[in-house]
Amino acid sequence: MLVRESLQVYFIMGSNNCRGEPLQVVEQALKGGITMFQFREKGSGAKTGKEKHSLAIKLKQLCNHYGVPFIVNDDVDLAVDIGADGVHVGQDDEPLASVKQRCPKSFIIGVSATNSTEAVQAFQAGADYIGAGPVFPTSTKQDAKLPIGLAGLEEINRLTGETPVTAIGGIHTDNAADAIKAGADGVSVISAISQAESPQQAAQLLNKLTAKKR
Ligand SMILES: Cc1ncc(COP(=O)(O)OP(=O)(O)O)c(N)n1
Ligand SMILES: Cc1nc(C(=O)O)sc1CCOP(=O)(O)O
Ligand SMILES: [Mg+2]
Repeated sequence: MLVRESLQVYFIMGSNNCRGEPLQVVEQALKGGITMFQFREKGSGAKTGKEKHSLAIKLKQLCNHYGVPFIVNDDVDLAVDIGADGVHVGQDDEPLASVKQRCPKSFIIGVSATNSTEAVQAFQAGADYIGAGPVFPTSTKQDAKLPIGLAGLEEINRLTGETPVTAIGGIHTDNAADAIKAGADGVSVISAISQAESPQQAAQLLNKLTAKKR
């Protein structure tokens, strides 16, 4: 599957984001139809060292079973070590050029952008996709920047050529379709799935709301 198609419903999660057992939450999300998964193990109470490594391997195996790409957030060493499908880095993380040098050619490498200047830089530097946001206010990421709104998302989509874009930040079932209308190839969510009563139903609905002729 192309990266653009895999971005349709991108679920991001760490063990501290979910109500239930992480493996069960991710399996439900996979059953519901997520198309990409990012292991983002950071923040208060996050696992480190061997525990983090072991959870990453279990989640990678689960994603492999469902044929869904498994991406690691921030931790390039971990991504390479466990043979992930890719890695996601932000503006304050390891620079894209260095990440590219250290990762296999097949890796999907995503870069965050919070404005059009960062997005154009990421596109010109050869990011495989851009995570644009926060589009809406979010309480999941404490150090998130000010929301760029749908207008900011549209601008990023317009300036980034063929590079696929996923909308992130405050995306839920009530606004996911708006992000697609603004030109995004898909939506990235944490709480919309991880905090849902039924992660499977939330993923299923997000999949329906973001479906378009591709
Ligand atoms: C798909 C996607 N887009 C953006 C981000 C945010 O990355 P970053 O700015 O590095 O922040 P942290 O997630 O590392 O706190 C992302 N993780 N995924
Ligand atoms: C991890 C992350 N990155 C963001 C960015 O703007 O780069 S916003 C965000 C948190 C997304 O969580 P929720 O779907 O619960 O709002
Ligand atoms: Mg980061």
